[in-house]
Amino acid sequence: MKIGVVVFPGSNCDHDCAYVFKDVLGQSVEMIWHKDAQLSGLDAVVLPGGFSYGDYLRTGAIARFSPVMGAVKEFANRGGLVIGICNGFQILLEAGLLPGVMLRNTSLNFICKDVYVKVENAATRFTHRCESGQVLKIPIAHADGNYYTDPVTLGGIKANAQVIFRYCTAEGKVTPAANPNGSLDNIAGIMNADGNVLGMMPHPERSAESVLGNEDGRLIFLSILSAFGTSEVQTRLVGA
Ligand SMILES: NC(=O)CC[C@H](N)C(=O)O
Repeated sequence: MKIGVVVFPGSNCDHDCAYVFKDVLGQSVEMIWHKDAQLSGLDAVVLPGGFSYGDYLRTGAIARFSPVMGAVKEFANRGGLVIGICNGFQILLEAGLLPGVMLRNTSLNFICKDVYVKVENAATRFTHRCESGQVLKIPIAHADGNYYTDPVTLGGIKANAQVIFRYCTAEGKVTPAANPNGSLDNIAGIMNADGNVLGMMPHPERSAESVLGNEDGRLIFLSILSAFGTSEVQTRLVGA
């Protein structure tokens, strides 16, 4: 399959995402500069993490005006698969492709550490290689990961199984102590109603191969591949 990775000024996880799809899983990747107003021949689009426009004004608030975002919206409206990771999630919220907003972490600190998330909905194109309720260890790295939305919207996304990941303990308990940033209802990732746009704060690309000591994030990428009937292609001799 062919994956487009969007590059905004200030993106810093674009090459990591491209590396996982291309070098770890053997797929074709196109880097897309944010000024490109057209997308063609892509199966899925990644909005990667980073500090687009230096996080000025509000995270993702300037990037959402980049020319590429019109094309990303069109792609999503046609049913194309879009995944936003960390800053990518923030951009999807600002662009209105996902409901809600991202506030500053309650600690007011930038937090970079491994967290546990529970897969609340494994019947999605982004998570179907996970078990329902599976606990994944994936790192976070953000200052603005405190998800918030109004009670009516929250009720709607819960009822519609759009909450995909919740911060939890290693044993899978969703508790206030397991919530690293104050996120409403421990939300770490949500999907749109049509099931083709996912935003998540943890970074699966940082936990996608054994050399990193953690492969839990690989399940997200493998789910996307399987959604297209594609298998990973061994590109390197492991251990060579
Ligand atoms: N890793 C990232 O994508 C950083 C996210 C964002 N700029 C924040 O600090 O909240």
